[in-house]
Order: sequence, then C-alpha cells, then structure tokens
Amino acid sequence: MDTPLLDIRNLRAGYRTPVVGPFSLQVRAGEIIGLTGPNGCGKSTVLKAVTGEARVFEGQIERDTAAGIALQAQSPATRGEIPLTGGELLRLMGHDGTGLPARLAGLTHRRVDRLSGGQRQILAVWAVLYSGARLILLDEPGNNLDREGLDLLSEALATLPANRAVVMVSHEQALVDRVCHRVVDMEAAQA
Ligand SMILES: Nc1ncnc2c1ncn2[C@@H]1O[C@H](COP(=O)(O)OP(=O)(O)OP(=O)(O)O)[C@@H](O)[C@H]1O
Repeated sequence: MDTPLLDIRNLRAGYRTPVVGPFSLQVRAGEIIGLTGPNGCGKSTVLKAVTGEARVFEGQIERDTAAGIALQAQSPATRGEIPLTGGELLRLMGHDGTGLPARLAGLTHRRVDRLSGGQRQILAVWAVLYSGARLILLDEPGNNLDREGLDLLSEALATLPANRAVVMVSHEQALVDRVCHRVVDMEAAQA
C-alpha cells in the first residue's frame, strides 16, 4: 500500500495544556476524510497540530513533506483589510486562474475584503483546493455557503485529482455524507 500522506499516532495536542487525544489517523492519497464531533471536542486543534499552530504534547505526526500542505482555517470572527483581488489571492496560492466556475470568475477582480461572507468563503476554499498541495485540510468549508455554493464545493471535492487527500472538519452532515469516503467521530476515536 502507498505510504500515507499523513500519519497521526497517539497524538495529544492543545495549547497551554492538551485539549485533545490520544488520537490516531492515517490519510492516504485519494481519500476524503470527515472529522466530526461536538463543539470543542478538538477537531480544529488536530488540524492546527498538523500545521504547527497547536502544540504537540505526545505522539507523532508524520507527513509526506514533498506533497505540500494547505489549510483553510475557520473564518475569523473579525475581518482585517486584505488589499488583494480574488484573482491575486488565487494566484498567490498557486492557482493559474483557468477553469474557474462562473461564481468564482466573477470575484477575480473584486477586493477580497469587500466580498460577502459566502463569497469570501468559496474563494478561500478554492484557493486551498487548487493550491497544488496534495494534503488539504478544510475547517468548516461549508460555512456561509448557500445551496449553490455547497453544490460547487461537493463537485470540486468529488473531482479532485486522485493524488490529493482531504481532511475535512464539518458540521454540514449532508456535505460529509456526500463527499467523504470515511468519517471519524472525534469523540468515539478518543474513547
Ligand atoms: N488558541 C487556543 N488556546 C487555548 N484553548 C483553545 C484555543 N483554541 C481552542 N481552544 C480550546 O480547545 C478545545 C478544542 O477546541 P477546537 O477548536 O479544537 O474544537 P472543535 O472540535 O474544532 O470545535 P468546533 O466544532 O466548535 O469548531 C476547546 O475547549 C477550546 O476552547
């Protein structure tokens, strides 16, 4: 079998003190994995531990560093100024601008900080999905999206190149049911 893109073993992670774990997860190319569980059970913290934003207290996180990694973080409560257009943001993330669905193409000339919450969300998710990174971490990608936005996201996930892997935190059960090959309930996984 292929070497995993991400191999989390007996992880205990958190901030000043551990808030999650022990937790283990292996992710292989081609997989879309859903992380579910109640508010505060540590889903975002696991993603942040993988990117180095949360502290690892015990266990190991191994990943294929050549594969690259991209994280779409949960939307911050406050919005700073982002003096970039949608197109510039996509290019910064490695997207060449081709093949954008109409909804996204209409945002490429607009400043990111003047977009609606849903427009900004779909742009942020797109930037990560098509950044070229093969390990993609999505934290509540369905936030602020309407039905059309959720359909667009589902379609994009369903047609991602097979050499990518996605770990997705989501409370959108319908989205999880539709796109995930495997769902890990964080509460059960730590029992
Ligand atoms: N920066 C931080 N410093 C200290 N504690 C934090 C920090 N971020 C989160 N926590 C705490 O860590 C625990 C897990 O939070 P986390 O955001 O990982 O949960 P979650 O499962 O993603 O929740 P939600 O479904 O609400 O997004 C919570 O008790 C939270 O209060």
